[in-house]
Amino acid sequence: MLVLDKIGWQLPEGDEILKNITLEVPDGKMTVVTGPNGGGKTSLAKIIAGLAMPTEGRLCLDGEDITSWDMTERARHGISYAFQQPVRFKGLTVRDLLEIAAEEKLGMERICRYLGEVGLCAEEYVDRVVDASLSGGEGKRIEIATVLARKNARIRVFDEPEAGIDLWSFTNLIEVFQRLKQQKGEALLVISHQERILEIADRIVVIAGGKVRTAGDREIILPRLLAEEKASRCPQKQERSCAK
Ligand SMILES: Nc1ncnc2c1ncn2[C@@H]1O[C@H](COP(=O)(O)OP(=O)(O)OP(=O)(O)O)[C@@H](O)[C@H]1O
Repeated sequence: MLVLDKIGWQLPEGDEILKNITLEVPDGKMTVVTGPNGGGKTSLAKIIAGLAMPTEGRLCLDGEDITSWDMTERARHGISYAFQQPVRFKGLTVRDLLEIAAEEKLGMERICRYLGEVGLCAEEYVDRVVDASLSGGEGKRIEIATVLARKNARIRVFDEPEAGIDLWSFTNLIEVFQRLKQQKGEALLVISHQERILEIADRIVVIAGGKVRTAGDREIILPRLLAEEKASRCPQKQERSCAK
């Protein structure tokens, strides 16, 4: 289990991006982090992956304090992160990235499995260079596939996996998450605004203004969120759309 204990992140210029975040990300469950744009979700993911270092608080993985570990050390210990906006690597192929994640040479069967999970044909993509020639959705799907290929994952973090991927791949991804969340000794953390992803969460955490606004079991949190969303819809807009 990953535990975030009173995490704060303040920029050198003084802006406090995250404030006093205390959170548990349990194994064998899917935790979905949601909340308004600019609330701090990606910042939180970066703190977990070691891409940013907290200025307050600590992170513990299975009771071990990992706060000072850098990104490479965390990756080595199974913390795997799929970026909101995937990074491009000139010269590296899809196969290279998958093999780096899996930490071994991969046969076509496994490459096919990982790429198939995100709706890509392995034969077509395995030798493609992961550069700007890939479309946004292709890049995103390859990024997700590398997290699926990760060897000895302890926690897999997906930042807005739904962004830019088509409906077929999205439906597949929902199935992948449903499978992943049952894996023993592994935690799944997904940042998302998507109702279909929220619907399969075990736990939901709402981050707004850099703080945890609410957290708990999906059965309790999701109906509240949906009711709030409905209540916040602009009445004028509703009238206009009804008047047609
Ligand atoms: N390195 C940085 N320098 C300055 N501001 C930053 C930095 N990183 C994050 N922020 C600011 O912190 C706030 C939280 O950003 P973050 O990307 O974590 O939000 P988010 O909840 O993931 O948003 P979205 O839903 O739009 O992806 C935003 O106002 C963002 O502009």
